[in-house]
Amino acid sequence: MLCEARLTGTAIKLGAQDMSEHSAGAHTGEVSAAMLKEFGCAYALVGHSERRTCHHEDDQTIARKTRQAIQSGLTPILCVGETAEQRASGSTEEVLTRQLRSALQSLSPEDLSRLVIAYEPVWAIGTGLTATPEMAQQAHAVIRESVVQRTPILYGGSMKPENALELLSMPDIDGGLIGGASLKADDFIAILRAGQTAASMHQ
Ligand SMILES: O=C(CO)COP(=O)(O)O
Repeated sequence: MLCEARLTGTAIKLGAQDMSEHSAGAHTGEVSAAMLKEFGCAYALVGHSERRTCHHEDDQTIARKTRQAIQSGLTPILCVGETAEQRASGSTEEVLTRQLRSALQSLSPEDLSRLVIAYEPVWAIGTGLTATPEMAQQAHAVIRESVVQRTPILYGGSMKPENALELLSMPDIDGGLIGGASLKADDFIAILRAGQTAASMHQ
């Protein structure tokens, strides 16, 4: 509530790192979309790789969460991405397509316009390794084929001031999902500036 009050009148929106697949009921410890909305959230991450790996969330659970978020009026930020092994074996495109198809298959074209996708190669999250702009662009172009044209597609995975402009200048990279660098105000502001520069170049 305090956070919501602080953000009122600014361009900053509040988001959660996860949400329950259940709208209500006896699910002790779960945080529902309705509860997040009560706290002023506009967005919720769904299917972050750490949820997929550490909490064993499968594609079906992530599909239910995505639908639940949209039905509740939250914008889901659906995270997809391949592991190092999947990239090495040449299955990146297949993994992305499977993750997207499963999460999006029951959504209407209108629902698809109330969604954000984040491409996060698992091997780049928190590791300091970043996808090259070309690699990221290639993955974003694959993702673009599964969504509607205006769906924002963010890149996440060690985005930092040194690589933000190059990544954000790519035609299908619409923004960033920033972890580590968001904890350092100067770095985060530098990334925001890179975003502004990239946006002005796209116009
Ligand atoms: O997964 C991420 C944010 O949720 C990305 O984290 P890093 O920017 O630290 O790699």
